Amino acid sequence: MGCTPSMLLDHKSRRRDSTGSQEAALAKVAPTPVCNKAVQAAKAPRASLESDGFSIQLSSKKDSYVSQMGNNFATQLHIKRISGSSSGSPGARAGRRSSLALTPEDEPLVDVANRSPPPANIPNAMLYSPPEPLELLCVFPERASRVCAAACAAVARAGGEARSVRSARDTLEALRRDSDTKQPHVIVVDARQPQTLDAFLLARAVRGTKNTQHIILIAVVKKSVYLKDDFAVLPYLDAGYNRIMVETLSATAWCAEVLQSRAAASAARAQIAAVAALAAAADRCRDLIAVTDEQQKILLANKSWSKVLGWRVEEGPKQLSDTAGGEALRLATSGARDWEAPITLRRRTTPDPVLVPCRGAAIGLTKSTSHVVFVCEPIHALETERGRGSLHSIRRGSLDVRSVASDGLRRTSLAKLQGLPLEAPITKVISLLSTATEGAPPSTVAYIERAVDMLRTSELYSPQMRDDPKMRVEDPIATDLIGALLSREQVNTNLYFMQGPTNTLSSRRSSNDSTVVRSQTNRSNIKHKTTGQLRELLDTALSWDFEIFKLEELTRGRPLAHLGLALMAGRFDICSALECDERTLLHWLTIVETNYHAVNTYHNSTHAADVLQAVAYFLEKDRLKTVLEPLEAAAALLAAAAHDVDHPGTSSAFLCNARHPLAVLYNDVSVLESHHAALTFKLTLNDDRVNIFKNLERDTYKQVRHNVIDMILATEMTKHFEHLAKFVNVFYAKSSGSKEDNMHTDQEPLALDTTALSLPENVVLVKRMMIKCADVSNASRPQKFAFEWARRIAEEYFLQTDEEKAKDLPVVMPMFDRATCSIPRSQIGFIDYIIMDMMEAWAGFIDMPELVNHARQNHARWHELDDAGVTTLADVRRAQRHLALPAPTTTNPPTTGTTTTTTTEE
Ligand SMILES: Nc1ncnc2c1ncn2[C@@H]1O[C@@H]2COP(=O)(O)O[C@H]2[C@H]1O
Repeated sequence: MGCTPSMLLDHKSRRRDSTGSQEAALAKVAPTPVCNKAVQAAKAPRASLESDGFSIQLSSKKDSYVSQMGNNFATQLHIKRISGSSSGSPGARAGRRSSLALTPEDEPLVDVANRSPPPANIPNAMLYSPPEPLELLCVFPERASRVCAAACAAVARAGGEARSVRSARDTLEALRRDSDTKQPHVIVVDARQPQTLDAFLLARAVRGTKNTQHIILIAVVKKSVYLKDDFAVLPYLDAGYNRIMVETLSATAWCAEVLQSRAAASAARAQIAAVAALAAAADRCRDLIAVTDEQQKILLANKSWSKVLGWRVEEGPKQLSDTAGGEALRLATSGARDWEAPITLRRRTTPDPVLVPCRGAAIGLTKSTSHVVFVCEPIHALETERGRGSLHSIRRGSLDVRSVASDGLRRTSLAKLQGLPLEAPITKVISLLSTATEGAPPSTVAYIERAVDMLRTSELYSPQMRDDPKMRVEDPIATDLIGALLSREQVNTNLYFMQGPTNTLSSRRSSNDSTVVRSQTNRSNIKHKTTGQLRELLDTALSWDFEIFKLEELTRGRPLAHLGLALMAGRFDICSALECDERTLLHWLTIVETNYHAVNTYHNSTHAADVLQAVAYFLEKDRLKTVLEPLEAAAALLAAAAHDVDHPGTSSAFLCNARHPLAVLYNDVSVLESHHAALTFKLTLNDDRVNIFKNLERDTYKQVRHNVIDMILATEMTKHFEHLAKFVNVFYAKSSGSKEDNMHTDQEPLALDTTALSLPENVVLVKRMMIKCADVSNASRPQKFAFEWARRIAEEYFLQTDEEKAKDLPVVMPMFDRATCSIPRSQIGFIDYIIMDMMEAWAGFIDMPELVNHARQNHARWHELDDAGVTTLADVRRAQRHLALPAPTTTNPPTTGTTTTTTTEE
């Protein structure tokens, strides 16, 4: 057949356009059976025409399908697909079929758009290649080849440079990137002497070398080979040659050949450089990017895609279906030009799929699709935030598909939300931050995006253990205690059925009813009789080493009413602010005190008196004197006195596990604190004689009530970090101060900034922090008090564990077992994780360094005792004696209160 090599190649490139997939298959053909395959391939142009025919045929099929479907949805869906692509490519055909599998449920998730033109434009500037002198490499085994000389001479005439080598080894050496010589544009290989140079092997080796795609390889062949048959060129193409050249000594023929080749090489080089630049850009993206061919084979997956989905970059997933769900495949084959829809991605490391927002596009230089691009939003930020070290085990789990789906739809819904007149501060913050990313450097954008991702979570202040050695809770006792205090989840594994309505409170305490009866008995005997010793003691009520246990002893377990009256009426004159008389206040204190359970070792009225004393002490500080109104101070004192009223001596978690009526009433949420607040008002409003609020204006009452409730609820430990973080964020600014002064575990020095006090919502934070610090101030008291409180709380915890075991309830703090627990270690953990940060923040705010000093000293002392092998309550008692501390008071103070010295007339 009398066709020229270039005719053959042109013929081939036409085929490439029309039957890409067949051509690709052909490229894999081995040299030996090439003729058969070649004959099949020769039919390809006809197949291409048939393919057009098929396209028409398919169209008519589609129409019939639509009419069969006979509903609007099907029609719309169908029209979308058709307008998306008129291609007759196999991929597009498959797409039309599979698109019918989309259900109406799927459709709202999918924002398929065909508005834009095929996004296949590579900017011309990216394809520009600067003119360069032609570089030719000749590979001729024969030392003085005349053909080689002709080729070299032609290059010289064209203003280029030619080199020649004689072996395959030298050729590959010349291609090494670090070799001194320039990379050639064109390599001419003498393919006429297979016994001295295997031209096929060499071409494969060249193509197997990195970055040689753009080099034009020319095989010089004998005329007889060239004319052998129509398809003699195919094995050369298959081996990697671009062109073949019949041996010639004509410098003109060579000149034309190398100039054409250089032009082709330059264009290829520019294209490859452009693709490399885009691939490098993709690799530096936080988005997950993959590019497939029209058969969903992954051609490129950027680093984020590989990393997040658990593939090593080199191995990478092979097919889209290895890593993406069916909807991704449906989108890829839908024929739509570009779309925006969530797709599921599977990670190798976890079985749970992740639904991520994805933008995709079908790319094609012609009307048919050659590549499909998937750009998915990064998921690792979300994952990190949800999965890291949280106390809530549920948050350690893998991502929940539905939650990520909603996150995926967040952008659209956010856009809609922004159009509404509703705007929460957090929305404003997020939108300000998003605006700040515009034009910002990538590192700043990355930080802002992380911050925005965190802000979008609903549990902004929920405790998370910092991944920092100082914050790592290693001691199991501390883990138990801190976990139980902070966790909002109840231990639910072992369900317990209550015996009946009378068994609603701990067996260690009298029932609610009996408490009331007891209080009535008390009230009938009450006489306000303050002995000289008691009066002397109450005179010291505003010192930080106030002898609270002595007060407990002198008042026979009724310290609250005495101290309350002395402080509230005597020092703070809250009766003026409340417009009530002292008698009513005394009645109120009495009824509140009688509703504390004297049988509790810790949560009894001595604890209430202690917290009240701490709040009174804090209120005397200048900062608070200037910030709080008299009514706010009154509310703080009342809240402190009542904050644990009717505490059963067991935790909220215990009540939830026991299905206690209070847990049922408050839906397992803030059970005890809700009860303390509600009961405070119930007791107050039930009887005019105790109603300290009865003379207040409606609005004033509302305000006081709101303050009291807010402060009592703030004592809930599951919200500890929320309150602390808000307080620190508002009143402490990062400064360049010394690290030693730093209160925060992130080692950033913080400086007090009280300008925010002008806003009422920030004063609320102060009041919450005040009662919180007072509530756990026992660890910041002088050692002898701290030790006694530690002993009492430990005893109460042990009793709870005993009760849980006896009733076959889940054990909330298994480490708090009297047989095994180390009290010093529990205190070390409590001070480390709860006390220090908070007391440092509060001490700085009210200028009370002793809070921190005592906590540090106690911490050091507990350490010493731990080192000395002190663990049990008995050990602690002995240590108290050895330290010449006052002998511990009885574990259970008197319970009846019938001989209380605080009396009132009924
Ligand atoms: N010294 C302490 N050691 C361990 N836990 C304590 C200590 N003081 C207070 N707590 C706990 O901190 C909690 C604060 O809120 P409650 O008073 O409800 O219950 C308290 C105890 O559970």
